[in-house]
Amino acid sequence: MASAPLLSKATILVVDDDPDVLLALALLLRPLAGHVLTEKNPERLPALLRQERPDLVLLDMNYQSAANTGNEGFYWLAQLKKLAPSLVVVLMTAYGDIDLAVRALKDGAADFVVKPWRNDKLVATLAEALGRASGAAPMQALPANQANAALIGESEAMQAVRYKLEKIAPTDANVLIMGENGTGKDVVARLLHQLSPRAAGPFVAVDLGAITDSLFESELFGHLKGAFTDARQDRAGRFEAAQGGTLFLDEIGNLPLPQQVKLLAVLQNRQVVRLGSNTPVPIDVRVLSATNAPLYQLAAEDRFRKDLVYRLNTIEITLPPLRERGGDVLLLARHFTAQYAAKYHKPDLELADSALARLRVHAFPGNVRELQHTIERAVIMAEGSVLHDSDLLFSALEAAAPTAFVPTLRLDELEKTAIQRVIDKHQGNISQAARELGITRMALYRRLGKHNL
Ligand SMILES: Nc1ncnc2c1ncn2[C@@H]1O[C@H](COP(=O)(O)OP(=O)(O)OP(=O)(O)O)[C@@H](O)[C@H]1O
Repeated sequence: MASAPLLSKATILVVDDDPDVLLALALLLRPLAGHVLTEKNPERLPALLRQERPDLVLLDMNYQSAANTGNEGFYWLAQLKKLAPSLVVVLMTAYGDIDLAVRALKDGAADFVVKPWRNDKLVATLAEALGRASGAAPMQALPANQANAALIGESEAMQAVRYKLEKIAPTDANVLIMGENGTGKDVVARLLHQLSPRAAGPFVAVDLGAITDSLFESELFGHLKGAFTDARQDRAGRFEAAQGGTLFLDEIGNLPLPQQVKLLAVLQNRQVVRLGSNTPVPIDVRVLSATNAPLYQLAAEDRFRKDLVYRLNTIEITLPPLRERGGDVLLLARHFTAQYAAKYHKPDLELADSALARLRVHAFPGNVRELQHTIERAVIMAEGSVLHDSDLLFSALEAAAPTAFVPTLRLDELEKTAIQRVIDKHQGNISQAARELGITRMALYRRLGKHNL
């Protein structure tokens, strides 16, 4: 690949059909870059590429002429990469289209910036993209290992989550995190904060499922002394407490409709009014929310406001259940074994093959939390230096817990889940499990092989 020059020497072509955007970017970039060109019409890209030989194209994804689907951006990205494979292309996109932009990265875009942009971030993004193309060390590398450290998992599903997380964290986009109980939604929310420019600010979590209706407003928006009987002094709400940082609204699916209206108003106006006050307080807060409820189904049934969903879900991250993460179960099991072995002063504890086999077939309705608790219990009870399958006691509580998610309707997934559940029920006894499933032991072994169990 031809190596790209530094920003101060680079020729940059900005393509956007909004003349105001072109003017603003030209004013910003001219003092910093070697040469800056602007173009309203993407049709002229091939000619400009030949004549001007830009090092970097800053390309808008949406054009008035096309319906706002970002397809035009994809089309031009593909053309540019065909005509000049080593060209550095950075996309510009609106908040709602970040998902598209993330996909565009896979199609060869070097990076993307979100409109309205922050000048310093935009300049840093362009400089980094050029730096990467020239093989130089990134100017301001994202501490990606931080995310790897806390969110264990190498399965394809978890790699996709981590990729999205690292890409989305530095933006100010609202993120809706979905997934069954215990899948790591809280971990993801904390990582999004830690990897964001707001990391030095507060991270404030609110469990909306635990706040009573009557306290909702005062908890979130604050109150003045005397606003209600127990308000003995002025108090800031969670929104104000999160100023300059991140507010994490957990269990958002549990919020009753009247409270949804109040939350929506605050998110729209970006200001709160404390109970008993008339003075609005502007808020500078990034909002993350999480739920294990089927939010879209609730919205379709008018039990959750669609306009609030749209405010919250600029980006969505869905965490897969542990049973769909393949070998991650064993990775996590080893991680928790080491962690609790250290905590309970039982060094050198290891998982026996029988324990690994047992973990592989368990369905984990309580997901990572269930695995963590199972291993902790086993470590506490362990007598020797090896944990056997008989040391793994899965909680009947979790096995009985109905999951809020509609299960898959794929036949092979249903079969796999049924097998896992029945084997669990019979504590790994294959003969009894086969009897309950109505098949022979051999047939069950064949299916275990088929499903990689
Ligand atoms: N990928 C992971 N790597 C390491 N630990 C994890 C991972 N996912 C979850 N955990 C751990 O599992 C436990 C449950 O995770 P967490 O509380 O984030 O789940 P949750 O989806 O928010 O659950 P709930 O819906 O019940 O609130 C935590 O102790 C967390 O640290």
